[in-house]
Amino acid sequence: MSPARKPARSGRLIVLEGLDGAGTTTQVERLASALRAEGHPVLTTREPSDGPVGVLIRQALTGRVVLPGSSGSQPLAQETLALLYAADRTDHLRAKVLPALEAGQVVLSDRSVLSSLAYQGASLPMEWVESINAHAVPADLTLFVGVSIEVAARRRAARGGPEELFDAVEKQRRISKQYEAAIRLRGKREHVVRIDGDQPVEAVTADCLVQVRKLLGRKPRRAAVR
Ligand SMILES: Nc1ncnc2c1ncn2[C@@H]1O[C@H](COP(=O)(O)OP(=O)(O)O)[C@@H](O)[C@H]1O
Ligand SMILES: Cc1cn([C@H]2C[C@H](O)[C@@H](COP(=O)(O)OP(=O)(O)O)O2)c(=O)[nH]c1=O
Repeated sequence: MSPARKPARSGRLIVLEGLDGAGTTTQVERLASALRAEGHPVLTTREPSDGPVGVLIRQALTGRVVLPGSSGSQPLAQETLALLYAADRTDHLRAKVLPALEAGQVVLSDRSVLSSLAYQGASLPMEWVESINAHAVPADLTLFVGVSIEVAARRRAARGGPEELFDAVEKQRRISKQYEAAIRLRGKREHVVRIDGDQPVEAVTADCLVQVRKLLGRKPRRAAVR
């Protein structure tokens, strides 16, 4: 069957969003287990993706890829990073997300375009960030796992691992404000639900599952494949 004649997309795209340390990675795995146990076909994935541009982004976030210059090396320009996230999203949609949706799977993605609006929008005009992400597929449901800056910082510290570009508490405070603006903007086109991420892990999962079950009980919203 040619791509143009593929049947209507029957899967659902659910995106988890939040500050670094909010617990989105934990919740994606827990939701996937719960949904699989109920018999749903589930694909878990994330952005930055595991594709070539995603790998490059992760190297840039930990200072392994830098911009060399006459006065020493510096982090990649914010604009460059924003374009890389948008490019990674294109590849991710094509390689993983759209095929899974067409196969009728529930796709659980750790982050998507709302992250670009919040993180890159914290230092660049949000309209420009939105414009370079015009190709992004709107999620059927976005679960915004809200946590206080302090809780997120404690969880990041407990998790360990290398310090990343956006980890500083002051940056997280700006990103948190920017998430609010991004939700106002994106919330007009997407169903964004806030989840209290300060709760214990099990309670966060339970709240997420209420929303996910509501979505899965409804008919798919989209008709066209591309
Ligand atoms: N609700 C929660 N309560 C307490 N600890 C949590 C909670 N959610 C996640 N954690 C822990 O916090 C750390 C960061 O969680 P993680 O899921 O990696 O966050 P994110 O992917 O949003 O950065 C991990 O060590 C995880 O076990
Ligand atoms: C998807 C995306 C992520 N990011 C940032 C958020 C994270 O700081 C970083 C890597 O994402 P991630 O690995 O999900 O970080 P964490 O598990 O700590 O939440 O990339 C953006 O700045 N823009 C984007 O579009």
